Amino acid sequence: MPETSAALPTFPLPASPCASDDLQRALREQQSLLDSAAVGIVFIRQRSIVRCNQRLADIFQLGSSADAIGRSSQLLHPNREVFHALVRDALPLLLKGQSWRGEHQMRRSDGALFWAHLTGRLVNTQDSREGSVWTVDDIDDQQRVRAMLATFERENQLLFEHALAGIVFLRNHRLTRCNRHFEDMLGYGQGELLGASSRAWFPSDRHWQQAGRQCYPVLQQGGSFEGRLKLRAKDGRTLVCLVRSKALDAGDPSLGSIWIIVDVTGQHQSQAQLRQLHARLQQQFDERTHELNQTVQSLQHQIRNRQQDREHIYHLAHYDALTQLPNRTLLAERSHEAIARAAAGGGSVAVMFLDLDNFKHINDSLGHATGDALLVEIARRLRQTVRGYDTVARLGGDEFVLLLPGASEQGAARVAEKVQHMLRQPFSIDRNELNVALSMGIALYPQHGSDFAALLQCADTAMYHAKATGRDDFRTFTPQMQRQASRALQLESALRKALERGQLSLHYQPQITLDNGKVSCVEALLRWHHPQLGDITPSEFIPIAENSGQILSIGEWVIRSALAQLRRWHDLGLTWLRVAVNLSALQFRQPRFPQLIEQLLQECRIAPDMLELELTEGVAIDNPHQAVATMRQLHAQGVRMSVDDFGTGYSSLNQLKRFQIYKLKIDQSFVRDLDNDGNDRALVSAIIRMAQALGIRTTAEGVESQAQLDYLREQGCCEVQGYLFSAAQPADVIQAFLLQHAA
Ligand SMILES: Nc1nc2c(ncn2[C@@H]2O[C@@H]3COP(=O)(O)O[C@H]4[C@@H](O)[C@H](n5cnc6c(=O)[nH]c(N)nc65)O[C@@H]4COP(=O)(O)O[C@H]3[C@H]2O)c(=O)[nH]1
Repeated sequence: MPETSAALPTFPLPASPCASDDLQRALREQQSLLDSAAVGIVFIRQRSIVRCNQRLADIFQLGSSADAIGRSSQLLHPNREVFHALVRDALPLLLKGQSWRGEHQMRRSDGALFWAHLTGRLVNTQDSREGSVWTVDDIDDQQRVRAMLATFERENQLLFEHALAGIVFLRNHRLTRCNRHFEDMLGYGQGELLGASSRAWFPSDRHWQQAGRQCYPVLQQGGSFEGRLKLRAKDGRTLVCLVRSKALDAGDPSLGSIWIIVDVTGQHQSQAQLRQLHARLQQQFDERTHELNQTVQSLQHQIRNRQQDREHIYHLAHYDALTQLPNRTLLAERSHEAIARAAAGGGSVAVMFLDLDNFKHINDSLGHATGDALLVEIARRLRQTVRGYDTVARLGGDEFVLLLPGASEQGAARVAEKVQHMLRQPFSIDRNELNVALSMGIALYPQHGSDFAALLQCADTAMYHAKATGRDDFRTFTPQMQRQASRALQLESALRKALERGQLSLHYQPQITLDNGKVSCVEALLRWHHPQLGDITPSEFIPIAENSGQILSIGEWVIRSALAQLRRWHDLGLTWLRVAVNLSALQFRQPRFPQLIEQLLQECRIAPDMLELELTEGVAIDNPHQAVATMRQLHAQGVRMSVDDFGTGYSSLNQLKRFQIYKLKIDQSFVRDLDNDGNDRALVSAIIRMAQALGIRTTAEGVESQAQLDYLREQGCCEVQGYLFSAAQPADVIQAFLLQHAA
């Protein structure tokens, strides 16, 4: 309140007791009026508070209204300058008798400033000294609220203007207010949309109505609508917007609604592109997955094929193609394993070498298909004969091997017997009933060898012995066999040099014709004297020469030497003398054998009928057709052929006829026991008679006694040969014998 020069009005004092009562009452009434006022009221005179109500004392924190009286009015203001400014402002108006009104900052007694609404008036405009009366309304709270409201309003306005969303107020579907963002969004100028119908920013009536149907029911229920709507810009572009709206007052639709609109067209397009991209990616992914699956499948297929190839290659490398039995490689692997197990556990292993007897004969006579079928059937039977953990392997040809882990010598022998028994049952192949025999050799770990190769070698040696000693049998390896095998190797090697080193020679044994007692023929028998090994019998080295193929060169040397010797004897006048030469089957099977004989005969100038070729019955076994052809050719050349060791082999009478045989040589095994054995006598007698019937001559071998000679003569045997007359002797010795008997 300004300090005016005018005094505040004073209340008139009562003039009489009666008047005093009235005055007192009026004063009380005035005081209660003042106290009941909601604003502070103060009378100021001479810049001092004369009177005030309690409200004023409260506003300025002056205690009771009575405490305020007498205080300087200037203290109610923040400072002297503010006070004087108010005075300067208010006084002219007050003096004109008007009220001064204004908002002014005041000061409470504790120094706190506050805003008040002041109204002042002079009590007496004629005389300002009577003072002035002021109402003080504390509007500090209002002022604060107003300031807050103003801030709030400013903030709202800022939000409204700078929001990144369009904000629209609609009333009755018409735009009452919107921000710039909304106008910009739709391409309208500022204020252009004011009062426009909301239809303006929808693409069509249908869109507009549909939006209304979606939104308004929600708004009317006090809810807020939230959704995606298609709007249209001024230039016709379609926008996709996220829209959120709410009624300003759900109870009073006429107040309208607020809409907050965000353009998400870009986002929408991005999402659409994203969806397309995703779909494309998905498609590519599916395609790649499909390709991948196909690749995987193809890879799996390739892997399977490779696996199959590997298995196939493994099978080819480890199994025999014909019989599907393990081959040598797999046999070796399994043998190593079996030997290793036996070595670790102190057990044994048996290796059994099987070789069919005369399989070649079956192959040649019935064809390879039959031979193969027989091998397959034998393989099947062998497999059936042994146990599951035993191995039946085929090494090739007619050679099989059984690997019997854990088998002892007795066990292996038992298996060999079972195999023999099993093979004795005839085989029925291609309508042929075939009987098969085989020779078997057994070797045992650890007795005979410590590895597969050694055991197989031993089993092979034992099998060879079984074959050499009669076939269709089995033998268990012995060191003796090994020695023999070693010797065979030694002899084979020594034999290669025997010819060139002149270690071979021929002895001759005479054959005497029983009719006249004369020597009609000499048999050339090969002798080998080795400087270190001594004399080696032909029975020992001929098989070695045959097995090593050396018999071809040796045999040719024998024939040439025998014919050369005969030439010398003929030249000595023994012109009737013939020479007999032993032939191996291998020599006989040489394709140009007849030509060789012809050439040798010519070389030595010997007539073909002076040469006798002694063949064993076996020559015809391998290839009877070729044998017959060769014999026919030799026969046509005039060469004579005899069958050596007749009776021990397989010749049939029919074959003898076809073979163009000139002579049968009765084997010495029959002759040997002629004295004691009735059977042999009957047999020898039958052979002689049969030969006579066929017009074939007979020579008995190994005649050692007079009794044998007598019997043979009695039976009509043509010739004899044996120690009774002469053993085989060197040419010079036999020459004396010949000359003596020729005389
Ligand atoms: N116990 C006994 N033996 C008698 C008697 N008379 C002759 N021998 C023997 O009986 C064998 C007869 O010959 P081989 O049956 O052809 O049997 C021959 C023949 O198969 C074969 N051999 C001999 N030389 C040749 C040859 O040059 N070439 C071929 N391929 N084999 C030959 O060797 C076999 C054995 O010949 P060698 O040891 O010379 O034995 C000869 C002969 O010495 C006798 O009264 N008693």
